[in-house]
Amino acid sequence: MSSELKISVSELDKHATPDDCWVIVNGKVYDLTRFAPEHPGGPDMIYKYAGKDGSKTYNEFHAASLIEKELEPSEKKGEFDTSTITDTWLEAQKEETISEPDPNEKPPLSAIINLDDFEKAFAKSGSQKANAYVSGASNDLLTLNANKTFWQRLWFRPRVMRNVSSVNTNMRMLGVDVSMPVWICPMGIAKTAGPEGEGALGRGAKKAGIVHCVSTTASMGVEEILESGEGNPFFFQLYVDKQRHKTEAVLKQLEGLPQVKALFVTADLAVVSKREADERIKTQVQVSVYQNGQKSAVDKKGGGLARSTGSFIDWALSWDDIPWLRKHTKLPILVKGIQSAADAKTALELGCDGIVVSNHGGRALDSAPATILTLLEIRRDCPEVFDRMEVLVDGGVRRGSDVLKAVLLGAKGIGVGRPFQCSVLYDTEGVEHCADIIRDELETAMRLCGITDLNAVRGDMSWLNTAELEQYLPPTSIVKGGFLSGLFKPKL
Ligand SMILES: Cc1cc2nc3c(=O)[nH]c(=O)nc-3n(C[C@H](O)[C@H](O)[C@H](O)COP(=O)(O)O)c2cc1C
Repeated sequence: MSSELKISVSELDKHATPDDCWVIVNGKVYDLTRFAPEHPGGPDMIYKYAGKDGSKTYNEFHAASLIEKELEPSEKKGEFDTSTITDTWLEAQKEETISEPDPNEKPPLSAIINLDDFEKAFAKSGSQKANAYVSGASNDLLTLNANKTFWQRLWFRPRVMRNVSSVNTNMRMLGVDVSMPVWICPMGIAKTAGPEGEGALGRGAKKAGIVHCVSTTASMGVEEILESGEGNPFFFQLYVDKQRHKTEAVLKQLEGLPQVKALFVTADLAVVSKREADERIKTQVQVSVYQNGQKSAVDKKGGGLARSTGSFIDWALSWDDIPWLRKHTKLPILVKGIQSAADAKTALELGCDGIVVSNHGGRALDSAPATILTLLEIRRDCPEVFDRMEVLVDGGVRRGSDVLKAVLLGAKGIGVGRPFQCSVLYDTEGVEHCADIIRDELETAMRLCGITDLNAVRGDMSWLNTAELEQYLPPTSIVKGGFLSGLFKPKL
């Protein structure tokens, strides 16, 4: 773009029709006449901004750099000359935008005092579609709800008089020193939550001294996200593409990005599940995955954003592919989405560096066990897994005390998803605030429990009363050579 060329309001007015359609995006003027008919969200979305500023809607759904990539140099017209703005032009900008949150509805950040508050604020002030995408889960939401409520059925066994004047939450996770063992889960298209998108997550994680795991289906390029958390370590979540060469290209790209410290290969979503809230809202606003250009779409099943952007995921992925992955990356490999002790053990036997006990936040198989139950099952049936590889967990973690419980069960890292995605509504400050709340609650729980150092107690279940949860564990082990309960012995 010829940066010296300034485009005035009167010049814009001459190009304000579908046949000659100039639009301002982030201070620059683009000629979208050729592109509009190809816009998979439909040309009308673009025509409504002919001669106007479309930045707000654009930024809600696309990475800043995308438009520069899509257009020819001759279509990049110049900089918008803000000194030429007139009252009439400003008045014309007030037309409907797609999903602008109502600022009167958005509570101030100071009113957000726990993680649920972030989700409530987002439900009120985020776009309806984004809220359906983020808060939603599979079918009847059984696993979504179980994830949360089962953390509440694990009880502490506190001790007193232990001088808790200072507490240490620092830990080392996958070779990375973190200020607390909390990581931000990979979540797709974060720009639906706020214009800063994954940038806010990267910056917020850096400020909080924690790690953000970048999703394959992020709305921004991985390099741009890493820049946002300059110098801070990241993890990368991989969905294996049906076109394997595309995945190999991603792994090659990661090789040149030393900020990325581990690869989380998602295994629990061979197909995208039925998420009804997401399906019911059929928006024409189109969203795209930066990495592979996958676009959202509406069809006879509904408007499922997750479904349409996730159709590239390879359902043929199997344990036999671990050597293939190993050949293409030197990063530690973790399998994300472990839901049984048997699979935890298989991951160990195949030389994986770790596992993430997860059910995708209830967004994969509905009626899959709450993740805390899987963690307990692994403790019972193959406890060696915790000593020989890194065990991470996510799903329904909403309190600092949940983080403490997971550490006492042996987890090295605890992922938090939706609350962080919703905190993007408040940009970087929101993400930092979300981490601060978890830290504060974690430290308080440690002090009240009589624990001063997380490292010293990791895996020490004497601090926990698991009795209420044990009744929900599968009565038999399916780990080869593992424990078989007397309760339900198979009939011979
Ligand atoms: C909006 C959203 C998008 C997600 N996208 C991905 C993804 O791209 N890859 C992935 O492995 N998991 C994805 N997940 C699952 C999370 O990584 C994580 O497992 C889950 O959100 C944890 O549960 P929680 O939200 O209850 O904390 C997504 C979850 C949400 C809420």
